Amino acid sequence: MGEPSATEPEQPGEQEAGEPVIATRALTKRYRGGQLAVDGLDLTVPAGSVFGFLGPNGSGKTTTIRMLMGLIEPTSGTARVLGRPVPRATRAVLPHVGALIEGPALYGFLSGRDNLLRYDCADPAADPRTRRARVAAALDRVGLTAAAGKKAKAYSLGMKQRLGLAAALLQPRRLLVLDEPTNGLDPQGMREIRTLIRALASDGTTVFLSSHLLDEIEQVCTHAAVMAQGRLLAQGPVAELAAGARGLLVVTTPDGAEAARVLKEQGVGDITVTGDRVTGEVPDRDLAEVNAALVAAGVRVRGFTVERASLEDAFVALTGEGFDVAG
Ligand SMILES: Nc1ncnc2c1ncn2[C@@H]1O[C@H](COP(=O)(O)OP(=O)(O)OP(=O)(O)O)[C@@H](O)[C@H]1O
Repeated sequence: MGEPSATEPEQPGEQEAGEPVIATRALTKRYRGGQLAVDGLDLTVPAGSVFGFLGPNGSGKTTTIRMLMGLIEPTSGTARVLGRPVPRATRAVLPHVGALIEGPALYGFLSGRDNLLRYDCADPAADPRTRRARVAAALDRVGLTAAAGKKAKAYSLGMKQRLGLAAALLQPRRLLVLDEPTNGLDPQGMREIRTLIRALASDGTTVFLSSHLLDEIEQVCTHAAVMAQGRLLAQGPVAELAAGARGLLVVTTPDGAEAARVLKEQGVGDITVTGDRVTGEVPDRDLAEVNAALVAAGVRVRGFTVERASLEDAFVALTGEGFDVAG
């Protein structure tokens, strides 16, 4: 730990074009009690992505984030953030990273604005002459200008979370790391945070957020990694992860039994008939031919569609179990 070596670039700003914002190789953490929390993690977070770090409780997300932020030492393996090794270059990296981990630390008796002024004061690199303008801009960014004079203890959970984000945004950041940013929020609060994340990403900030909510990742993230029991199961663009799980062929017809017979002939596997809905795996052949075969056999086809696989389908296909398993 300590000083950068001569071969490392001095500033994270010198991260090479195309280099991932976060890259880990065989990153592993075994806690002192013997718990293997993160096991050989190879994570690649592309610049400009909104990256969802997904996994059930206890799958190792927080442990990974704490290693990336230099808060704990890995047992083995390496991690680079903004082109620099952590924890060795943590001090050079962190000023470029806004983090919201385990809820913001706020003083309830201070107003939202005064909380931010305090945060800004604590930053030795922050120019006191521009402090008020910086705080006003951050409040505006998260939509708290009108509530800026209220005591933080009177804030809703969503407002507190937004104030925490405002604190992370007092300085321009190249990377935002958010640990379960919508945890405990009501649907309205969740929507507000999601909208904010999208807005930040559209300004070019890379956002890395952990979540155990699949639909949340699907709604805001461009990329995702799926963790279970400390291991990485898959990572990549969300659309590709979902496409990895095949969709479901759905035929709507009053002639279920006959449809099932024809579909089987056509190579459709795992057929289920429920009322007028016949479903099965999407076969490799041209779907127009499958449809034509149904019609030729006299099946009255009222609907013929492929339901797109969701990230949840992909997760179930990867793990063989539902997502809401306790780790
Ligand atoms: N300080 C610690 N000492 C020992 N074991 C720990 C410690 N912190 C976490 N663990 C264990 O490591 C594993 C991974 O925990 P971690 O908190 O990283 O998971 P997570 O995916 O972030 O889950 P959650 O969403 O519940 O925070 C769990 O089995 C947990 O019990």
